[in-house]
Amino acid sequence: MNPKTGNGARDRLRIAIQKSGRLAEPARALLTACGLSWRESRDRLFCYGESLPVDLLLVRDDDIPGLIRDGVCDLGVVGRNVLLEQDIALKAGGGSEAFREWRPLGFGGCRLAIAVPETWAWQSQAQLAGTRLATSYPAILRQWLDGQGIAAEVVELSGSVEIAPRLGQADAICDLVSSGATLAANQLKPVMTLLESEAVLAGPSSATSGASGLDQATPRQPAFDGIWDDARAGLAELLLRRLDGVLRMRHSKLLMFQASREAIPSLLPLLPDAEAPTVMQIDGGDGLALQALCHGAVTWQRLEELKRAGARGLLVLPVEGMLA
Ligand SMILES: Nc1ncnc2c1ncn2[C@@H]1O[C@H](COP(=O)(O)OP(=O)(O)OP(=O)(O)O)[C@@H](O)[C@H]1O
Ligand SMILES: O=P(O)(O)OC[C@H]1O[C@H](OP(=O)(O)OP(=O)(O)O)[C@H](O)[C@@H]1O
Ligand SMILES: [Mg+2]
Repeated sequence: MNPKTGNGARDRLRIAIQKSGRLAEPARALLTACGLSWRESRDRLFCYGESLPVDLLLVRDDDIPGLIRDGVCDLGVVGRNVLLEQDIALKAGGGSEAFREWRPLGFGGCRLAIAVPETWAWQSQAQLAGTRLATSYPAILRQWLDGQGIAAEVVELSGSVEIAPRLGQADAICDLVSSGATLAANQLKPVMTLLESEAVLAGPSSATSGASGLDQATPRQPAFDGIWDDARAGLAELLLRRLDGVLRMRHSKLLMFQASREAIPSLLPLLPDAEAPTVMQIDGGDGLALQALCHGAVTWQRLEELKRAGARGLLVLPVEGMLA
């Protein structure tokens, strides 16, 4: 099936997300923050978009790149690790279609790392030559080994990779690491990072991109016209714009306070991450009311410093989105 047309022209956008697992809840929360809402099917596999014609398909995360490639889904929320693995495997098999990573989404952070037994005196990657490495990411690992000129055997396992050295199936491993607790519990230590990963919004690459490797879209690029020539292009553009607003504001806070005019020179240096504050005159006297959108952390310590510098009635408000 042609990924550019999928199942023929469609007037609804279909997004694949993980049904259950680490990315399921944050993916739904993010799309909800973009103003999407759904009616769920009884089997909980399909969610019909109500606020916008944007439907969800709930699936295993490994299936998401294939659903995009086959045009069954238009976009997907999936770990970069899964997307890159399938992208490399597809190209190694002679496929020319690459996926495009439209946006990094800021959750599901982890890294794909090589880990060796704690007893190894690690000096350099040359020590991996002649070893057996267990992994669920054979394509990424093979590409990295080839790139480094290291001849090693790749042992593909679908899970419980960390136990492979103890079972004698491998000498070392290549797997996802977050806190490092699983490695430590298996007497392994990380020695090389192959990939920094997080959840991404994935889609088919545009016909005109011509890029090699996992193609990463730059924000604000007119995006989907070369991919779909029906309503999906406009819907995806709208979604991206909302997503950018939500992602940009995710860690931002609106700070509101009052202060006297004389205090302003001492207060402004305490707001280096803020956009130009809105300043309003309070009736009579020299009192001012200020609103500042802060993009950095607004900690208690910072609020106390502002108070010492003359801010009164400090209020910190969450920001749900912004349309520039
Ligand atoms: N320890 C971790 N910390 C943070 N993110 C992780 C961690 N492990 C995995 N991830 C990210 O979350 C994604 C999904 O992980 P999860 O364990 O839910 O997948 P799964 O078991 O393959 O689920 P599925 O049943 O959908 O196949 C991974 O592909 C990766 O991008
Ligand atoms: O560094 P840590 O914080 O310990 O996280 C790393 C572990 O998390 C993931 O496994 P998960 O817990 O999802 O189990 P599974 O993939 O084996 O089902 C990953 O496959 C690692 O085993
Ligand atoms: Mg999976």
